[in-house]
Amino acid sequence: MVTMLDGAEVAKHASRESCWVVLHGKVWDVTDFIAQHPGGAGVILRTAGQDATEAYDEVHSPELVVDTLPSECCLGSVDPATIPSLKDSQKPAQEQKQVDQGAVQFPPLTSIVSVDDFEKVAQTYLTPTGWAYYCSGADDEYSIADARRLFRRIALRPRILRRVEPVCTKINLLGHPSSLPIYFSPTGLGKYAYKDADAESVIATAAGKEGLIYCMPTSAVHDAVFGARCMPGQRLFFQLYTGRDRERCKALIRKVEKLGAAAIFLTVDSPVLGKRERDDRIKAAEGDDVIVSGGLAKKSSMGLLNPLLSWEDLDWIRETTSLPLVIKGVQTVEDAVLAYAHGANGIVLSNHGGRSQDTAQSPMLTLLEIRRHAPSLLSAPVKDRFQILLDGGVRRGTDVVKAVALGAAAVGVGRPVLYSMCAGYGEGGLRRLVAILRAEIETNMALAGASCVEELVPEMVNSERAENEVSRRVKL
Ligand SMILES: Cc1cc2nc3c(=O)[nH]c(=O)nc-3n(C[C@H](O)[C@H](O)[C@H](O)COP(=O)(O)O)c2cc1C
Repeated sequence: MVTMLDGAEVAKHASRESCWVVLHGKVWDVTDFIAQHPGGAGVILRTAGQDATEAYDEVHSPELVVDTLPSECCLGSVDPATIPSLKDSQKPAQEQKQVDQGAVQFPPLTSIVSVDDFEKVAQTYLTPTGWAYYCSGADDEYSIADARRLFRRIALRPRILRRVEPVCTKINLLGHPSSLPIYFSPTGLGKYAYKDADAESVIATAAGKEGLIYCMPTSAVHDAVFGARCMPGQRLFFQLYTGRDRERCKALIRKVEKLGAAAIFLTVDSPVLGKRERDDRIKAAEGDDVIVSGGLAKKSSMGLLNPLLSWEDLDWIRETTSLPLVIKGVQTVEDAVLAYAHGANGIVLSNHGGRSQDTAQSPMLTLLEIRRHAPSLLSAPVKDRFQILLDGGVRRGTDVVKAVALGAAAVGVGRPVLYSMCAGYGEGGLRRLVAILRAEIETNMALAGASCVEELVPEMVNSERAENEVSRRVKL
């Protein structure tokens, strides 16, 4: 029998010591969770003892609370009418900002001509919390800048007189066709960017229409995103954070396999949360103490991360699914070799877009490291069963051309996907983003002398300056 609670009873639990909130008519005891909430304790405490649905829905899917908290935390139902409503000062920041911004006119999509143009619009559109969450990197954010610097440090060596019309940009990604050598990287909390529909579902639809593959994040509403596929045979990859509960993780893998996932991308670059100070400053301003000893490991323990994950865990993940397994977040040639030896079907050279460990070397440098120290991983026979992908700082067609010429099967695009949905652009923004990248890739392939992706070869780039930065301390 469902327990019915009264609003007055809920209102008594409005402190750190006993914190209840109402979400979609259900009362949740979140006392033990507030310290682990990735968005900070303050944001929950502001809605303690009240109906938090509005604030919660700004950022989360309805399923998240059910998936995250133990079922015994759900205390019963309540008639929301008996619950005090949020005061204006407690309303979600997004709503307040949109009121303030009533008069702001965002540029028409036709005036957006480069990937970075979307970022400028996003910075104006997003709430401070949303902007900080999307754009932030760890510590001093050197790794974000470094990823882009490395692309610039590599020059193209265009070949001429090669008959470059038409240009074919198609590739095969883990056995599935893609119209470009790019895919949409997994990024959580698309809701900040787009509110009119489930953001991750919109990304899936746009990917389908553009013939691209989207790797949805663990935090997505899985059924909805799979349901948003719009093209016959459209494939989606699934990014996996294992969390600490193995059985729960196995159930999740089986669920997405059944829903039709075409590959599992296991994220391994974040055993704990990186220190993202833009986020921290916002939480600190709301009264949270973000500097807690051991806080990072503790935070990860309740959430999706798992500091205890090791190479041995690949065995049970492998046994749970027959889907291709890609290790996302490889940052050294040593780990690339290990991933291959453990039977992975691919790797993503990634430092999580600079969000985990600051000053971690750029993914492009890791690719050069592999070229120097383990070139066999890029040889023709290995490439058939082990694809090397790369993400971080990809903003230009030339970035894509350079990465592919040096051996990447495809590159992932993260933040731009989120930015392109802002200001109400939604699917139109995503498709504009792809159109920009498509035009740049086609143009730069032709200018480099390649009429198909296979013709992009290492000799088309001069990476010697960047190669000077490749580590000589590799131990294989
Ligand atoms: C806001 C945001 C959320 C992210 N969420 C996830 C995630 O849930 N899982 C994951 O594996 N990577 C996540 N990433 C990392 C991306 O998949 C990708 O590695 C990174 O964004 C690539 O760099 P770029 O943003 O410069 O393109 C996230 C990145 C951002 C910016």
